[in-house]
Amino acid sequence: MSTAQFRNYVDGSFEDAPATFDSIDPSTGTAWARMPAASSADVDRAVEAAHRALRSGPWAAMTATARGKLLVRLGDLVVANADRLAELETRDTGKIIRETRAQIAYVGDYYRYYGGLADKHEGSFVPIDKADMEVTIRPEPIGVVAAVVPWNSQLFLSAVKLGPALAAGCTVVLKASEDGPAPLLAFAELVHEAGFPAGSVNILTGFGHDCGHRLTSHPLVARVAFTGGPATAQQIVRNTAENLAYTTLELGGKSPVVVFADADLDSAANAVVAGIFAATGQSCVAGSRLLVERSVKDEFLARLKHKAEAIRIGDPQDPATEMGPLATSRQREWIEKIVAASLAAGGRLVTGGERPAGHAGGLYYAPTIIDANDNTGLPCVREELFGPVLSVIAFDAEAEALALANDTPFGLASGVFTTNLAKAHRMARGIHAGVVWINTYRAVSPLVPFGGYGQSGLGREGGLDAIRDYTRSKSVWIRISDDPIPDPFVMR
Ligand SMILES: NC(=O)C1=CN([C@@H]2O[C@H](COP(=O)(O)OP(=O)(O)OC[C@H]3O[C@@H](n4cnc5c(N)ncnc54)[C@H](O)[C@@H]3O)[C@@H](O)[C@H]2O)C=CC1
Ligand SMILES: CN(C=O)/C=C(\CC(=O)O)C(=O)O
Repeated sequence: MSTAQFRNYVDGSFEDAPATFDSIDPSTGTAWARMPAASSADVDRAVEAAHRALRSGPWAAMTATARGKLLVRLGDLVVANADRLAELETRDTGKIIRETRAQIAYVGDYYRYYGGLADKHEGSFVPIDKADMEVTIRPEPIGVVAAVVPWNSQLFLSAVKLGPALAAGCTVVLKASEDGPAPLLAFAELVHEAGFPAGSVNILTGFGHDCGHRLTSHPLVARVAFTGGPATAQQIVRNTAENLAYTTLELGGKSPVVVFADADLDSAANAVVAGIFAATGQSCVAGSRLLVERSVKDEFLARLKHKAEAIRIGDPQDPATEMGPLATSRQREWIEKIVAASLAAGGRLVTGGERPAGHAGGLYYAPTIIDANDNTGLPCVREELFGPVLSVIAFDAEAEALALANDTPFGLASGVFTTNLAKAHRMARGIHAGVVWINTYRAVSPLVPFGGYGQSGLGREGGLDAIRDYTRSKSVWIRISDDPIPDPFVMR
């Protein structure tokens, strides 16, 4: 089979980069495509194109209503092409086809939502405390946006950045991860087909140390929207010391799932599986710490073990597959290291902890459950693994469950399973995380803000307010008196 070739999308044109790199199919471990590695010079051209489009030309002149229509058209195109994009994402990242198809079809709704909002983000009239003045506040696009995304859920993670940015009138340079960029480079064709003016949306891929660094520190970039790991986030913040760009960070987590003895245990077990084994655990909201009431621990663990061992591992392009490979060998090596250290430090392996047999070459890792034996210092309890590894800790009382849930520097997501409404509300109040799911897990919507506390990040994506983060207010003062300006030496 011939090797697929992908191109960057800069200033309305698809272009080859002088340098390319192989992209690996994680289900086989073999190279299947060549990707363009954008250089710092390519980034400069993309940012300059975005800056020109922001200042003059069809995008700058477009009404908010017209921008909204373009976004809705883009949403429709994403839905119409969801199967093709899904196959590419599955090929390039190993994420199973049944999730990529459903998730990408839903991504269309994010563009439609922000398309609908484009002309509803109103400014305001201030009832100013000076009789001879009128003041209006204009929300203006903040400027050129650098959107940097990782390889997991990348069409989704791009939509929550591009949707509000474009609705607000910003222009964007989107950097796809060097791991699995195929679906975003293919998505660029839909941006083009939708009719976005040249320069308004630019999509490229390349490596973090040059392409990512140049993009996020570029002097013409006013806004950085990042999703990825905490170490890279720190680097991004250092980069933005150069341009002082307004920055939001959507990072990882060590999200707790609290199961009380009064919960519907079978439903809770399904949710725990959804939280840690869906997407092979490669989700920022992965429910990687199970906190279970001691009186039901053994029963609950037996159910979970049964469900974990029944998961169909296999070819991610097969719709029957429930768990595919990890995206990169780097991920698998990190997971293996943390699991080994956790078992050496006293964790008890309930199931998994190995590469499953029969998938030679692929980057597979078995669904793994480790009973921490009340040791909350184990590496698997503390570190984000970004893989299918669940750590289990028992608790005896509600206050202890809450303390354990909050015993992490992260604070992205959480789940609480109970049939006691009052207890559910108390836990929702007490948990330090941006999302609390009660009797459910890993539910998302364009209507709902999403983001973290603490080391899980800064700012919110999704929902109405996200547009505000892509605008800045301009206050316009109009003096309505015909009289001469009084005393010029006194502030008015
Ligand atoms: N919150 C989330 O959804 C994610 C969390 N992670 C966590 O981060 C860990 C590392 O994963 P990676 O894929 O290596 O993510 P990463 O954070 O290194 O990469 C994310 C994006 O940042 C870019 N980048 C890297 N260095 C940069 C720099 N100096 N300046 C600007 N951009 C740069 C990358 O090219 C990529 O596009 C994972 O093991 C996981 O724990 C990873 C991906 C997503
Ligand atoms: C971000 N998210 C929900 O809003 C969930 C994701 C994307 C991610 O991991 O970053 C997911 O579970 O795939």
